Amino acid sequence: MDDGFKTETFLRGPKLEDFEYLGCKVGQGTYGQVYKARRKDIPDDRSYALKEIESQGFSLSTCRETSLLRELKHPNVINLLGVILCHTDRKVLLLLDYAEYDLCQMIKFHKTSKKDKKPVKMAKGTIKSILYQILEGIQYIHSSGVLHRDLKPANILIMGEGIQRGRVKIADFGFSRLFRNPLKPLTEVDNVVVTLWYRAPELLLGDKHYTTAIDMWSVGCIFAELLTYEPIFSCRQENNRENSPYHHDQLDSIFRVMGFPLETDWEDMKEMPEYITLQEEFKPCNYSNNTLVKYMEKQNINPTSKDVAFLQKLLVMDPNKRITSEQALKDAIFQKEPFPTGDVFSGLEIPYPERKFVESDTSDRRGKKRKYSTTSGAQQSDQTQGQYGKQIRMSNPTTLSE
Ligand SMILES: Cc1ccc(-n2nc(C(C)(C)C)cc2NC(=O)NCCCNC(=O)OC(C)(C)C)cc1
Repeated sequence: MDDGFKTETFLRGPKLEDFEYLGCKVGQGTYGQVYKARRKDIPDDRSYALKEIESQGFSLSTCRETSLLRELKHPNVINLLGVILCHTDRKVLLLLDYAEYDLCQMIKFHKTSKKDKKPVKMAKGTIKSILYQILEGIQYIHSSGVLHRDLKPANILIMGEGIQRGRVKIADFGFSRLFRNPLKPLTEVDNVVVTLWYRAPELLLGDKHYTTAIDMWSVGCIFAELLTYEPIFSCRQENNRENSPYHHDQLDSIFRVMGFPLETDWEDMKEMPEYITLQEEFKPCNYSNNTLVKYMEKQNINPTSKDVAFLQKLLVMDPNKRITSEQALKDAIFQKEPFPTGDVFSGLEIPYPERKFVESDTSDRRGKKRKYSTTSGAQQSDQTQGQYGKQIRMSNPTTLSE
């Protein structure tokens, strides 16, 4: 760890006592606790996220996250503001931008909300601006030689009121990045189900030489979901061979929408490690009438729209033929009204509910009242039972000591 970082972090950086907890625990809370906090040492009306790292000191995952976030600085990537050591509990906390919203909760809002008995639609300008800012953030991440590998609505955060109002921040709650036993399947990390719905077909077929194209597939899945409010390749969780990248049901879900790829669609498919299993388990003729355009039409999206034409450039089975983030940002779709805006809400009122407070008064080990909250297992499971992964089994909650 370089001296500059040590000074910046351990000598001059903010201290835990400089923050006032707003008594809420937000976010998935499965991999570490994330708290919303405010500065009390200086006049600053901004909110901050304090991510408590679930480990004593600097685990390899913490080092990986800290070093990655120190290097990656872009308006559309979550910003690490500081690292705080809590000596009493030997806890490490990451001080980050606090993003009030994420696409998971925004999509859920549009799926369930009605105004005058009609669904509340996401404005076209909002969708385009979100897509544009995701592409800008992912272009930067890719240009830095990094793959995200787990892009999904829950990892697309959006800033609330304040100087960064309506700005997309690409984050990663980290399940796929946890330093874990490489022999463990990526679908399960620390008892948490990792969703496969946004995973590119080449990964599901065991490709070990995957590229930035895997993230572009996920961007396509997210764009489709912004248009329809439904995950395009959803499927139930399956128990597959230990440690195998191959997931039959997820591939079936993709083929049901896209059709089964012809030899000419994806020449290298037969080079995939799991191609033999694919041939054994799938009959291409079962998917012969399925196309993305037909799927979107069934979802009441105009099949001849520019949105669907652009989606077809993202959701391409062959990773070598999939559009890159640079190409996507230059697409004609962004040269037409409504133009993408820096505030995806375009200054309009934000209709989405703010993150839930989770309050429960419990006394700590020393019998002292805690100033902030923790969550009982039940509440946490409610809070974390997202549509992107089944019921998440929770580890026991721990909270920061005073
Ligand atoms: C182990 C590990 C975990 C996460 C990351 N990681 N990687 C990225 C890139 C790829 C987007 C730059 C970002 C992260 N880490 C994070 O995004 N951490 C922030 C998560 C904080 N959670 C958070 O802000 O939660 C609320 C509920 C307040 C929105 C790296 C490594």
